[in-house]
Amino acid sequence: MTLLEVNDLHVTYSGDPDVEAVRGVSFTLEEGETLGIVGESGCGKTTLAQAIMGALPDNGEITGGEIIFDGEDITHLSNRERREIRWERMSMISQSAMNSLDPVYRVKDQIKEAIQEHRDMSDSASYERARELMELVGLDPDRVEDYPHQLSGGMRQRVIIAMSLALDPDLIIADEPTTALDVIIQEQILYRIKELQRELGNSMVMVTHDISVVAETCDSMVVMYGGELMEYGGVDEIFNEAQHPYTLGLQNAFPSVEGEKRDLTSIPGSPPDLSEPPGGCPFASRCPFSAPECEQPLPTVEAGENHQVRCHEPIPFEQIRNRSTEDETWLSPNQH
Ligand SMILES: Nc1ncnc2c1ncn2[C@@H]1O[C@H](COP(=O)(O)OP(=O)(O)OP(=O)(O)O)[C@@H](O)[C@H]1O
Repeated sequence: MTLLEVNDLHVTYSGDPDVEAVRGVSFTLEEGETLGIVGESGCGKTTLAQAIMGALPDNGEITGGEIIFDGEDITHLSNRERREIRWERMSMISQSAMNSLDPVYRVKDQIKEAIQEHRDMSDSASYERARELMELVGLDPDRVEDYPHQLSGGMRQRVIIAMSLALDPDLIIADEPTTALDVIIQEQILYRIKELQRELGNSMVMVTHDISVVAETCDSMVVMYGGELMEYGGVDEIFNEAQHPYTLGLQNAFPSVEGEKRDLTSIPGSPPDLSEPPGGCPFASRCPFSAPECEQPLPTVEAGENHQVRCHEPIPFEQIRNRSTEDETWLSPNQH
């Protein structure tokens, strides 16, 4: 069953100038599945996650499209109505969450507070639940007695994950949940998140700039660039047969979680300024395959039953895929 449906979503930040950070994104998430949202910094991933969570900054607004959660249109719910869904049915692990633990309270008090804010649960029952949650995320339950500074960064992030699970939400949105941690700890936490998701059966949206994290943890994925969806589909379909030059460029940049990481310099240039987005394909100026038609609005190509690509296909996808594995392809963008 579909848990989350995002249809042609637009999000704009007002300012001088306005920035349309999400521009017509659509996808669905099935119950029990994990969807990855991947793209470089500034592509609108966090904005999309916050819009779903109902946690946009004050100057951010949904300016088009809809978000359907468990059959209910939640696009324009009031803050009060949103609060009822938030944490009870959806929770979020944000980028710097591990630094958001209050240094003056013990872990147990912070987890208990997260529970008791929403549930009528006694002190002793919520204490037991806090211990149980610690165990669930792979921490010694006795560490609930600790203050945050007594825990390592990885342990603090596990506490945050425990808190996000406290009310057994249907959907967890994890925005770069391990980026601030070293690679070994990152690997362990991602593994635990994946195990938990299997055990508990909740759905997850995993926001990351690292496509290898998506390969490890997700069932389906949205590749975003310049606020727009570039490629969408099952992880297996996309990893076996990526078609969009941007997805292929990201795959080159991140060979695997264990493998040696190269810098994103394998795609020269940087994402567009979203206060003045280009009229056609936002990736055209960095794309080694771009042609004059790429200045036209993007078409959606059905590449398979479970696979969409938004690309003008200036040369056949087969050729794009073959040439994208050659480093020299990425050295001189826009020469074709
Ligand atoms: N509160 C805000 N007001 C104005 N513009 C904003 C605001 N927050 C984000 N933006 C802009 O929206 C665009 C998308 O940002 P967003 O943080 O969603 O991207 P991202 O892909 O998640 O990047 P990162 O991983 O660095 O957070 C960027 O151009 C950013 O500068």
